[in-house]
Amino acid sequence: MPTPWTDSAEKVAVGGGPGTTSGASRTTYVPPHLRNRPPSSDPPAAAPVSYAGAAFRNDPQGYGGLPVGGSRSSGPENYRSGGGGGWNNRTGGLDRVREREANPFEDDIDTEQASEEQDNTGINFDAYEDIPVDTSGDNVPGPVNTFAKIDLGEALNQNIRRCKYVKPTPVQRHAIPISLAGRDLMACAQTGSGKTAAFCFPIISGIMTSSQFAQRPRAPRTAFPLALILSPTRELSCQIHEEVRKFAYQTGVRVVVAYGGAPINQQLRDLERGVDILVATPGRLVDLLERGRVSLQMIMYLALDEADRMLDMGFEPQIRRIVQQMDMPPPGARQTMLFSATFPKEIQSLAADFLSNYVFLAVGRVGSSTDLIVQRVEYVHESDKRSHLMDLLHAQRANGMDGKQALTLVFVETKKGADSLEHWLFINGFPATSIHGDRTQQEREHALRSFKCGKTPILVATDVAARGLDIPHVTQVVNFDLPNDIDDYVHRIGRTGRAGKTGLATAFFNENNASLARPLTDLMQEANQEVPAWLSQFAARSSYGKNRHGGGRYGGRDFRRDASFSKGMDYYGGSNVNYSHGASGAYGEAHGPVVTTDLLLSRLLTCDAVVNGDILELVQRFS
Ligand SMILES: Nc1ncnc2c1ncn2[C@@H]1O[C@H](COP(=O)(O)OP(=O)(O)OP(=O)(O)O)[C@@H](O)[C@H]1O
Repeated sequence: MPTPWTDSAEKVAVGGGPGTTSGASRTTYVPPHLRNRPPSSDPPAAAPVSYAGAAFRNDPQGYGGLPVGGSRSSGPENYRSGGGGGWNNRTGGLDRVREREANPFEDDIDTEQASEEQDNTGINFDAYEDIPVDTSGDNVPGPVNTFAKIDLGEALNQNIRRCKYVKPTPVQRHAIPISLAGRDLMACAQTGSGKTAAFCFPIISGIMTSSQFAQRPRAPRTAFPLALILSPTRELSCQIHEEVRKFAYQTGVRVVVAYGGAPINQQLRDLERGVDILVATPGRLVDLLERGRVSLQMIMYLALDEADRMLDMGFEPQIRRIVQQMDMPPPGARQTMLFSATFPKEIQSLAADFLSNYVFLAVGRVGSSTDLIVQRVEYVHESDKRSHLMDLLHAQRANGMDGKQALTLVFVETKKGADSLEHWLFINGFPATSIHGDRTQQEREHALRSFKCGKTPILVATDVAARGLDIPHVTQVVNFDLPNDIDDYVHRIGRTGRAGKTGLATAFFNENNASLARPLTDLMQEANQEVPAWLSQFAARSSYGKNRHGGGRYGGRDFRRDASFSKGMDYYGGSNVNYSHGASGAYGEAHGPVVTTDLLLSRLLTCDAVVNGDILELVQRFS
């Protein structure tokens, strides 16, 4: 998606093109009427008050760098001194960017009235108050309860207010201080609980106070982003880009998105104009890296959204190529943040390769938002699914939504199935559209827009829409075809019941889904949902169902605590369970012995004191 200032742009050095003496390396857009003028001497409109930034190990000037857990009260002089970086050198360019920067909140203002009418329930963040929070790692920085207590700087705080965020969600309360202290983070928090802002705020704040912000190597056609945010789908990348544009409005931090299926030339032009934060899908990024159009050597922050998906078999090779085989600084020299609502242990184990002395954070139960999503499972034969769906849709129409446009998202397993169901709904008088991998990017974006605005209030989708998409007013998710993996179910139903609102998730279950019975039952019980007796019977009958949430009361659990997963490394630093508004407690759980796969096998073969859970562990490892 092009950034609004990109039309008819031209590259000039930061500081104003002709007459620039700073030697700054960024490129930025200067509108035609301002070209050939001397640089402005105006101060930035919203100069930072007391940013401290992250404790970067690759911040040679020491801008904002603080010892882990240290106080964050450095004054402006901290970022004025040393190396000539920071705000002062880029004032002129910043002013110009601001002058031309389209207001990303404009759309919100246009639709504000409409959405207030639709949204009169308000955001009920009290629903998250009692959520249990579990952190582990060395010296975990404590949570904060208000944005005011987080030192993000005035410009960012103003954007937070523009977003109407009154207080941080639990994951934000915990994750933001951890990230601002410079720590790597693996964070697991419920769908719709504000993870995007949790990794974006520290990135933007850290970039603004970093010396690298103004000092970048310059190559005519190569972009040197300071932060990279990777996500698995094009639509999610676009959504994150839109969010970051809001959070970074008038900060001078430039955001570009690059994703497949869209013309690369426009994205190349956007990159040429300068980029601080690059939001990308892995495939398109690999393309850009191979063309030499992006270098990762200046990366200070790496964030993987939907990190477990990014590291599963489909994406892992591309992620390893991007993170380990190009020019990105290694763990420890960059700050890495991994976020998802689900984090299977085997993926955690893989992810540890990308992290350095990280904090693990689990907020709430996986798969539910304190019961905000009502989950229903109905037994429906394959041949009855369509008529059953029609009943649900009729009921939704009949119940009415007090004039509000209620949206229904229907998940199916195959692209062909999506096309066919969309067509069937359409000819039966239900305005529907669809999104799946066989549609062109233009068609996908059009479908999403048409769904969001309520023109076609039913969206039939494959898993391409399962993760991350934040669409207001999705009141119902229907799993017309259930997925094979319980984590996919968690993400799918998470398209409703977001940001403290309630939602309904209905699943059609039959014999074909028998393997899901047990994890589904477990998940529903964890979330205090009513489990039908017939489903419990299915669960009891079914063979071992893959329960990836094993061991944790809330689903997410640091794999380092399970010694058998520790790959021979003694790096578990302790744990701390508390409630979202509580303070950090003591650390120091005993380190467990390292149990290797070989040891597990030998115990099993010799029948020598098979430890409870070993067999389960082996099954998990080899399944
Ligand atoms: N502090 C806050 N106050 C009010 N609204 C918020 C706050 N933080 C985030 N939100 C809103 O909550 C919604 C969900 O946030 P977000 O999309 O980041 O969730 P998520 O945890 O990433 O979900 P998923 O796991 O599905 O990707 C968004 O509409 C966002 O604008």
